[in-house]
Amino acid sequence: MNNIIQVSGLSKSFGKLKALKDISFSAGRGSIIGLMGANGCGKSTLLRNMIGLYLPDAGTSQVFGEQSCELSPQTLSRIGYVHQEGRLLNWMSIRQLLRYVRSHYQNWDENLEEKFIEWFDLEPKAVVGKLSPGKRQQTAILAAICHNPELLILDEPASALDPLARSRFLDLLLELLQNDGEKTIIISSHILSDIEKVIDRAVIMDKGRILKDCDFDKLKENIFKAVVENGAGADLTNLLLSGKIAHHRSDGTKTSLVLQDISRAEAEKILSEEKIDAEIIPLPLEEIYKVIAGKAEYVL
Ligand SMILES: Nc1ncnc2c1ncn2[C@@H]1O[C@H](COP(=O)(O)OP(=O)(O)OP(=O)(O)O)[C@@H](O)[C@H]1O
Repeated sequence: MNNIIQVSGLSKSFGKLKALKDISFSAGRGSIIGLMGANGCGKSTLLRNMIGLYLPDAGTSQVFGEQSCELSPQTLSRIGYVHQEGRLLNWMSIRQLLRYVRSHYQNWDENLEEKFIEWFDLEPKAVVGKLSPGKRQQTAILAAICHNPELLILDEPASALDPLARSRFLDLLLELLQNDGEKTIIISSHILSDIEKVIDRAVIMDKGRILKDCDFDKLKENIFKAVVENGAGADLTNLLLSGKIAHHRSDGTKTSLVLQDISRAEAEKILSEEKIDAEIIPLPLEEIYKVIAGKAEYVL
């Protein structure tokens, strides 16, 4: 597969703070990648390195085969970027801003612009500097996607959006990918219930490192919950699945086990061989994230 992003051994410090520690990451075409992790773990720093806004202390980052710190205008025009702060030209109206941004690109999609303005209920004459944080974020998204980028980097793009706008935004991401299976979208977010609807790959960071980088379906298949009636072999279950139990809790009638590093099929086989009735329950991404972050005791 031809990677459009290739990051190798990337490290970045700010003074004494090591924000990124020896990160390696690659991405091919046709994928929506969710980048997750606690506040300050380095997500934005990684994304900024990818597009050359930060220079690494060690390691390399390439996008479309060019060094991130030397991206040509042609390559930059293939990238869309929405950043957390949403810095925009405040004195312009939304329409003026879009015209200005559009003047830098050849592939501006007017239909998408109109559709988005309508979907987000944006007032084209509104002055950017006077927009609410949510409307501002919507405008930033619009300015980043209408030139039809092949690589879309979204750093917390939906934090200020209301539920309806978030839903429309996620629909749009799926539409972008479906219309053109060649696009790559990286989205960093703390709203895991949103991004789990669209991502096909999950990258979880912790303290400047990548903890997990995995196909999302595979991740869901390998971290889940099993509930066993007490008296129906709960003790035996603990024994049989020990080493795979991230956390267990018993409430007198039932024992809930959070399992990891075992497939549902394997767990079901082991339990059925011992004739133990267990209900296998898939976990939402938010709960899966807690298990990977070593906080399985907080899984409901
Ligand atoms: N320009 C900078 N100067 C100094 N420190 C910085 C700078 N940018 C990031 N940092 C620090 O690097 C660390 C990683 O920050 P980063 O913004 O990448 O985290 P994040 O995972 O995106 O966090 P959040 O989820 O809160 O947005 C933090 O400790 C942050 O304070």
